Amino acid sequence: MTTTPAASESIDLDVIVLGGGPVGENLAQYAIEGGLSAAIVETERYGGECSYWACIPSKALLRPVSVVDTSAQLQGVTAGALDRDALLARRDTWVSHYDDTGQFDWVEDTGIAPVRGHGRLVGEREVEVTGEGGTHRLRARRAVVIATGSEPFVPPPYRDVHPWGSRDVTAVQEVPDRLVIIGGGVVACEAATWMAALGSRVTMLVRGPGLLAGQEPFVGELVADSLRTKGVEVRLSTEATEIDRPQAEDTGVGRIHGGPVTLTTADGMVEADEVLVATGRRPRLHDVGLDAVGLTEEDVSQGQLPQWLHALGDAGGEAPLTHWGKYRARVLGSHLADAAAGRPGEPVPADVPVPQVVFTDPQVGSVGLTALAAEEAGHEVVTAQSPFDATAGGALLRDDVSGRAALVVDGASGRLLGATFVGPEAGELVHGATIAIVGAVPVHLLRHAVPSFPTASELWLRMLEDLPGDLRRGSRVDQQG
Ligand SMILES: Cc1cc2nc3c(=O)[nH]c(=O)nc-3n(C[C@H](O)[C@H](O)[C@H](O)COP(=O)(O)OP(=O)(O)OC[C@H]3O[C@@H](n4cnc5c(N)ncnc54)[C@H](O)[C@@H]3O)c2cc1C
Ligand SMILES: NC(=O)c1ccc[n+]([C@@H]2O[C@H](COP(=O)([O-])OP(=O)(O)OC[C@H]3O[C@@H](n4cnc5c(N)ncnc54)[C@H](O)[C@@H]3O)[C@@H](O)[C@H]2O)c1
Repeated sequence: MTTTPAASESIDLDVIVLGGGPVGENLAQYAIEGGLSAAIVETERYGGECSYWACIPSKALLRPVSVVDTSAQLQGVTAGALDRDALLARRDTWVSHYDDTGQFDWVEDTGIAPVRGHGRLVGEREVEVTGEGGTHRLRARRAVVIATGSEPFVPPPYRDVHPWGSRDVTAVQEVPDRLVIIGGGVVACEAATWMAALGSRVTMLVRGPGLLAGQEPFVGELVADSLRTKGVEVRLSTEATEIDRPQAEDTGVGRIHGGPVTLTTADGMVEADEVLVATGRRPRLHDVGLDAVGLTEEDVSQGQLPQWLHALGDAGGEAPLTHWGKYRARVLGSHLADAAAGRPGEPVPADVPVPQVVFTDPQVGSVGLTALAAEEAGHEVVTAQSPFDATAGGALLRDDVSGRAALVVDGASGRLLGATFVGPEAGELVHGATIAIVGAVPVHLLRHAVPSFPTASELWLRMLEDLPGDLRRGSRVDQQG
């Protein structure tokens, strides 16, 4: 198989994917399995942001931090200690030392044509790739898929001070004594957790009134409480109005970018050795050649694309999560193959809920709608809650258990709309809720799904008992329907 065509060569394939991250890889894999041919054009490393600079290194750092933290809260265990160098070495192993040979081989072994270089649209179904071997053309018989990921959005005042971004903090080499984190979202909260564990004195400057906006309100409160107990200073409803760093310098990824930084806020000055800007991400679309086919980034975000063109994963502007992008890729990959073969497409439910796990300590696992979002969507909202330690299984996980779980139910149909778990191992609890939502299981039936004793899954019982009796027994739904 041709991996990188010669400069003059042009190849025709069924599907051309721009971007070899998890989403592009899944799309091509499903297209190939359905009988199509596919190429993935990748500028940097097969495996994408997720494998080297995002999900994998962050979780490789966070798991040992969580185990050490738990060990300090289990009577009978001598608390573990972090070995900074060994932890960073673990991270390096999980990112394959930033070498994508394994992922490249997987692409080839799967039968996908890997093409190294920067891809951009130059016409309908036509992609130009610029790489080490020169410039060449690929033509797609059926579809071009843009899976080029996203890039950090850095607000203007920070651009001149060479701040850290998510790549620096996941690839940390030099641990700053004092680290300021701008933002209160997922990257900020997870990074605060591992950087504090690595020894940084962390101050979070959060513009909004709480952490992890968009989740149930108790989520941000519990995560902020926990970060504070770990020594993180969480300053809410505040912003830096001026940033000064006279010796800003690009010293390389994960290294301290020059001299100290001074940030001015309404409450006074904050001095730090590094500043991490974690203020969100934007789809990476600016150099994929949309203009060559008469399209704009807005057309992509509004889903107004010609039939032969698709944008998926972070680039597509939906929930920027690996598992969500991969799901969409599986669906589209199969659909393209079915359409080509004249097979009927697999039915896809209309409202598939998005799950997410935030790997803070305590973890946050959530899926579907919050109570507020459900109200805004016009549902008759009924909620139920339970403290995490209301079950023996939950309380046994560590001596200082803190956390809470909540269900959001549609009162008219008795179906689950959303669920949130905050507590130890909460990430493992959320999939039960995802299954119940996708299966449209009414809550009165969920009472017959018996959780084992003593596990934290007994939280389901506590929450179902917290629902109004007629909903719990199913009589409300019977009467209405
Ligand atoms: C710090 C951090 C931690 C995260 N942790 C999690 C987590 O725990 N769980 C989770 O679900 N999500 C997590 N995410 C989000 C997750 O990383 C993204 O949702 C995911 O990487 C998106 O996958 P993708 O394939 O769409 O894009 P990417 O992984 O960004 O891959 C896109 C690829 O396209 C390539 N590319 C770009 N432009 C071109 C071009 N023109 N031609 C050819 N190639 C191109 C890039 O080099 C890249 O390899 C995290 C994000 C961050 C920043
Ligand atoms: N465990 C996971 O699943 C995981 C982990 C990390 C990242 N991610 C994904 O990556 C995406 C990006 O994460 P993120 O944390 O960068 O974005 P985010 O949207 O979650 O949070 C951005 C934060 O920055 C603040 N902010 C925005 N503009 C600002 C400004 N000008 N000044 C000050 N504060 C400002 C926001 O109020 C918010 O607190 C997330 O949406 C998430 O889906 C997922």
